[in-house]
Amino acid sequence: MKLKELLEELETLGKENDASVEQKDRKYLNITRDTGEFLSVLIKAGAVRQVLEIGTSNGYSTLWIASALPEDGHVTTLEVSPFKISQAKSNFKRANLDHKITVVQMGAVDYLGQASRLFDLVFLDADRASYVQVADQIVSLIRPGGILVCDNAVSHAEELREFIDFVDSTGGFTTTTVPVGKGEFVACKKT
Ligand SMILES: C[S@@+](CC[C@H](N)C(=O)[O-])C[C@H]1O[C@@H](n2cnc3c(N)ncnc32)[C@H](O)[C@@H]1O
Repeated sequence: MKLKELLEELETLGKENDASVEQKDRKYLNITRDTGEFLSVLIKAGAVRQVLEIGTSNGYSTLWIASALPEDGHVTTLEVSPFKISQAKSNFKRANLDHKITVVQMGAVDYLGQASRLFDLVFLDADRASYVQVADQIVSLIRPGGILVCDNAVSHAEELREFIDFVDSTGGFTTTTVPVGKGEFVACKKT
């Protein structure tokens, strides 16, 4: 299936589903289209190859990331919900992008506790309360010159304040928050 059509289908599904379901863990809570475009530009401009995403949902943001990566690029994406993982995997196959994506059914704290490799870009879009707990590990997983992007920096600014303050306090990043989608905190690791 063409990526453009699948993204449009998922945008409609996300709006309809999230407006009708009550349970928060059944909502998709996808990034906005302009956030997807923004991630694509960062990936292409930064010659990004290895991405870690925390919070896959049904794979909408992962599709933007994977499609922007070069053929030898790869995205590892973490999700705790088996229900969402099965939908995400199906969407990755439909877009013919599954060869560029590894889905890990694991929470961020567990994964980051044992991860050692470096990533060119880390995209955070999961349970915001846990970011502070793993802030140290997140900043160490980004290679010098690499980028951290955190969604909801405007929509949930208070919830993210401690995490963003931590990243700023390291002195190791050049940072900004841009008014794209729900607000993106962007931090580039100094070389
Ligand atoms: C905002 S949604 C992600 C939306 C997705 N990035 C997109 O735009 O399509 C957050 C997702 O993170 C998952 N999640 C929550 N806590 C998590 C954790 N500790 N580790 C990994 N995933 C988590 C939730 O199940 C949910 O599907």
